[in-house]
Amino acid sequence: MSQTTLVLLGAGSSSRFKSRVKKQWLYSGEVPLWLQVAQHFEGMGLFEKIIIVSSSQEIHYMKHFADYTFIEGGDSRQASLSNALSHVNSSYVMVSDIARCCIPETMIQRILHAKNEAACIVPTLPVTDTLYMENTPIDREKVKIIQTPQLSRTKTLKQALDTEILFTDESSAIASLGQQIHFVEGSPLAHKLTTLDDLLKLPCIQAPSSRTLTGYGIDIHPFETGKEMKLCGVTIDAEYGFKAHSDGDVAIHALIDALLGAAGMGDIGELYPDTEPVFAGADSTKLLEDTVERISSFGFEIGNIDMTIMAEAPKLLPYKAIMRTTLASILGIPSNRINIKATTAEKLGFVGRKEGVTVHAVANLNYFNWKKSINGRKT
Ligand SMILES: Nc1ccn([C@@H]2O[C@H](COP(=O)(O)O)[C@@H](O)[C@H]2O)c(=O)n1
Ligand SMILES: C[C@@]1(CO)OP(=O)(O)OP(=O)(O)OC[C@H]1O
Repeated sequence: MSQTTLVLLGAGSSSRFKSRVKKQWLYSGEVPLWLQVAQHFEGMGLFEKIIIVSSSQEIHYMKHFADYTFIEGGDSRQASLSNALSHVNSSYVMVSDIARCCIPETMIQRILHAKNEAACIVPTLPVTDTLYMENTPIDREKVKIIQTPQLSRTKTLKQALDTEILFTDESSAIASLGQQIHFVEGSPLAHKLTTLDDLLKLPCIQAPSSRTLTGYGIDIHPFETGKEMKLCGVTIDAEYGFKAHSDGDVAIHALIDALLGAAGMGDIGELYPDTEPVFAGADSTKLLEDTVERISSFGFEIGNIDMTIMAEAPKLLPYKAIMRTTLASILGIPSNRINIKATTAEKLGFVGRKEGVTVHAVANLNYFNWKKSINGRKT
């Protein structure tokens, strides 16, 4: 075995990426970027374990894709790395950023082959531009551009990080112990994805698949007197509302389940449990806004929505237009891509007896087309 664990750090906020989509959730073909990076390293067959560090919300969803070891990150890169190191038992640990997504295997081999040279092996690039230190030119031959991934002796790295001092990488932490660092040739392909324009410099990221993903949702709520009736975020003139933990907007609940279904993100009760006091009387439009934020950050954009509200009464035709514009505003799509149908049950069953309402909803999602987004930019 290689005696080496790979730690992939991906718990950053992507603050400089300036997109609703987190960069690690951009789709490359049919897979999110973080999964492409993990599979790229796994395919090298050089690591006895792969640890992925991310946020708790993302880890819950990442587990739908793969069974790597997922560790929750901290509030800094160093805190995230320390969390991961507590799960590393191998002699060596290689730490890479998921954002360095096109690292060639030859570079990884160079780093691993040098593992006995020093306590930390660091890939570097030469400086090709003229350099100044403030107003004074300096000798660029004495300067190195440091890259990741870096390979460290696990025991030494754990010792180096057992401090309040924050370091920007493993080599500076290990150097602070007075330990030797060994440098090897890096690669321009180990470029880090920081801004949308960096995507133009990373050839391993394919355009997202044009696949359309379809989800289906259904919800049922009985009527309850003394409550306001809400449907699609609109108050309906009726003598009753819906019995529910939240405001009972059964149409929005079915729509949320359709969106989550298309994204493969489970169902509404997993995200907003009806046992949680915080959701008591909740405005379901806020739950829908949160759902839209989640699916957008995970790399999806909304295609179209269709729903059928099964209600014996009240007549919903007068409300359809405002319902569509209300949903359009929350979903961020034109109202012509939202269709709302209403039907009675012809006096059959609980709907026909005016005991409650059933709503069926369908949603289509596509992968966020970041390539179109870049091509449309004035870089
Ligand atoms: N057998 C079930 C039924 C429901 N759930 C979860 O509860 C949520 C709310 O269910 P409602 O019937 O009140 O809409 C639902 O979204 C599920 O998450 C369940 O786990 N098992
Ligand atoms: C909306 C949530 C919020 O707690 O509860 P309810 O308002 O009861 O609605 P339901 O569709 O039965 O369950 C889903 C829950 O997420």
